[in-house]
Amino acid sequence: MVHSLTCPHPCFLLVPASEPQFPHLQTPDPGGAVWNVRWALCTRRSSGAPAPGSGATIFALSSGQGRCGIAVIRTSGPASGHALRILTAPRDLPLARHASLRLLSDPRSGEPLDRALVLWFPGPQSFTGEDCVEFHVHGGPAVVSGVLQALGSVPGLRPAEAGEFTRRAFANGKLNLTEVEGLADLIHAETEAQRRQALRQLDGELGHLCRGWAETVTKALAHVEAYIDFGEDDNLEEGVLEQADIKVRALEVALGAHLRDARRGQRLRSGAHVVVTGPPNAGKSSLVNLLSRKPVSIVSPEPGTTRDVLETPVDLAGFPVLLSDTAGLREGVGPVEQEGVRRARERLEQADLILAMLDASDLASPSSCNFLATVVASVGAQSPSDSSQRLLLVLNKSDLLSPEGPGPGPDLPPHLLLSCLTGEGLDGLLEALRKELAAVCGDPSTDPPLLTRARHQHHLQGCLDALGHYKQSKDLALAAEALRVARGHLTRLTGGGGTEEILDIIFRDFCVGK
Ligand SMILES: Nc1nc2c(ncn2[C@@H]2O[C@H](COP(=O)(O)OP(=O)(O)OP(=O)(O)O)[C@@H](O)[C@H]2O)c(=O)[nH]1
Ligand SMILES: [K+]
Ligand SMILES: [Mg+2]
Repeated sequence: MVHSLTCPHPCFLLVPASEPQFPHLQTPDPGGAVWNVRWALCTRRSSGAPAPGSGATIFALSSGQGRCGIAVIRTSGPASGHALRILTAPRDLPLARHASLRLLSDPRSGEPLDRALVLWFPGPQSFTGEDCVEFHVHGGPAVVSGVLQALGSVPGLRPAEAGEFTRRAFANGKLNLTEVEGLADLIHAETEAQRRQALRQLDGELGHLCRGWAETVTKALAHVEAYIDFGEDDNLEEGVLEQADIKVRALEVALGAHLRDARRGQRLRSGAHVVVTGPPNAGKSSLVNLLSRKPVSIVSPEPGTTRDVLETPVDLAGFPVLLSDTAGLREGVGPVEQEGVRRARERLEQADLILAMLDASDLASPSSCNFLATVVASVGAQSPSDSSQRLLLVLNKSDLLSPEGPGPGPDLPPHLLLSCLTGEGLDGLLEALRKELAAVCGDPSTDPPLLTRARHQHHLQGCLDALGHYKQSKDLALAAEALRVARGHLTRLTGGGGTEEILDIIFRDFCVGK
């Protein structure tokens, strides 16, 4: 049987005992099931920012800092309507969710501040679920600070803390935790692919998936509990435990597939590591400067110019990338360059994608042959898996070749021709990079929802481990407990039963006004 219980008191949440961190709160109920009484809203109130409904109305500049055409100032909380009325003329509340032009003035001095568009969003149909107001004012610093000061003078209003608007939206059930993370990512998105991924997460795709998984676990749990309670009864249908096993096995397969994908989502969020490597003078630094469109590295005809690893963030074909230039690989040089080569090899090991570069006019040289035989061959020999590195071989300086192409030389694996000097072949390289990066990071326009954070991975792994315990446990009570643990991980992923520390970490990502 499935236990669910809602407590009439808004400060408590009653859930089945699934979370071992609260053993002191576990009390046997008359029906024999153990319930775990957890403070939800009460504990939230003790952690700095007041919880919704605690009376405070918050305000903040929600658009970016600095001089701009229009700035948006928001309020949220019960005194929003009052603040709107005493700052504007005429003093009546405008039509809900319609833009109206109003004269704003300071309630203390009556001094006019600006002519502004105002919007009134009565709760619960607002972003936070509370009464909200938006003032779209002219973006000069004097206007913005005048309106913020005027709002600060209204009784019951105080400046918002970082992420407090979103936190209220979460507490009022307007967003779940993965949606909150999607919003934070959207605010910080720097590339197309990141924006698409964040929007999908904000749309609740990952949360939806998790709720489906949690439902599957709940059904399996219901079967096991039914067997525990009525196993001896004749009227219990056949095969209840087998049905639970089938559900668990299907879920294991689904979770395993998502976990294998997890690194890709994290790369999409924080950038894939692309490392340019090759023998000295191949044109590695020239390529890094070309791709990043700025003079990151020194380019010179002298072999051994680059020594340190030079890392620069770039948007490559819509994907976020940390691009590293490295020293040319060769032996038998002085101690400084040797250290550069050591650092280059170290960085190469961390690469998600290797851009291997050779001078097309110098393929027969010992350094080119050695590079092909070591670096290129060893990556090519890896068995394809998520953790294996990908490699693109680029033959640079195509402008130096005769029209017949590369002269006699070693047998070459698949490669691209490029000239950093003339730009020829750059479009082809960018297209190849887009395909490789879509494989490395996952493509949010086509792939299933990605796990973008270590937190997601942690809970899915926790769920999978608990399902493993379920299968191993000989005792039915322990099997049921393992399913509860599994379900706990899935609900915590979307913020159900979320602990305060996790919320604090996530909301710290936001700026004031979000
Ligand atoms: N003709 C021609 N010369 C190029 C091309 N790309 C780079 N070069 C020249 O090749 C030389 C070496 O270029 P770099 O970019 O410094 O090469 P690197 O691989 O970074 O060299 P190290 O840091 O010393 O290992 C410079 O003189 C560049 O101007 C190209 O496509 N065609
Ligand atoms: K050089
Ligand atoms: Mg260089």
